[in-house]
Amino acid sequence: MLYFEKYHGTGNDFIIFNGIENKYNNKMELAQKVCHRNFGIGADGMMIVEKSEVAHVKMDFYNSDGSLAPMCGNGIRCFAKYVFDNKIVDSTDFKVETLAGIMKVKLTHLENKANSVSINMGKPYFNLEPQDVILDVDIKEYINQIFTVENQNFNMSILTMGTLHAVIIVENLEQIDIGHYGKLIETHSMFPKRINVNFTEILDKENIKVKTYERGVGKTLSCGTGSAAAAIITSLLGHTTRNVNVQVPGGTLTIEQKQKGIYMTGPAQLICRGEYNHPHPNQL
Ligand SMILES: N[C@H](CCC[C@H](N)C(=O)O)C(=O)O
Repeated sequence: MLYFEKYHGTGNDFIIFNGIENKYNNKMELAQKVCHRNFGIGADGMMIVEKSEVAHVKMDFYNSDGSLAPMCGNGIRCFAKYVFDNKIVDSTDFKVETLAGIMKVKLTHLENKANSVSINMGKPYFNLEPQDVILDVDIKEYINQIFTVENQNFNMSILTMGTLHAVIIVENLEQIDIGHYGKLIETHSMFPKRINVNFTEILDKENIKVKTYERGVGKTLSCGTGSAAAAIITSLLGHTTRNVNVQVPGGTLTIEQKQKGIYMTGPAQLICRGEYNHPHPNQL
């Protein structure tokens, strides 16, 4: 039996295991199993707390399809709450090692339990890595370009904010079939490692709405790094200020673009704790 805790950050939900106390093998397969909404516990992703040589703790993050991802904004807030509330760290300010670099987190807490977390997610990258994006034109950045799929034109920008994101600005989010077009773009041949797709509607200079189709997951109620990516692009294109509230189906995130990096602030909530009973090998 594997002891787990389940959290969510604005509706993006995660299973967390303690890899410092227990050794986990076949993590990709474990993620597929525990994230399964019927045969498993059910979540968008799985995280394992590991020891770090360069920070207080290390976050191993897997999407629900078992693929490894470099960073997860909603996930790291939940991860930070988990390590603080379980006394793996003894400070409200600490560093988390991720595949996207070392992230600085700052918790605010009530009766010694974390309830809101701010993270400096570092700086966005706009240069396109050939292993991530295949283009038939020799451009270094892909900002505010027309991307056509099934004869539908989209205004798209591509950037790395912890992980690879496409930001698509639309007039009205309700008129977009997020599942259909999100899947088409996530798996498009232009993205050999796939991509997270953030459909974005500008409400006013300080507020945007974002619906995300996540790489390796599908439609989610929120994507932290995707919300930050969207806020960066709408501000870069002059539609919004540098500090933006992002309305996602699961709640609201605050993104602030500061000298030292992109800060995201949002909630992290414990849903439940339990013991995961590994399915019999011939089950899913
Ligand atoms: N939900 C995450 C993003 C996960 C990114 C993952 N889907 C990938 O493969 O890059 C967030 O809140 O930032």
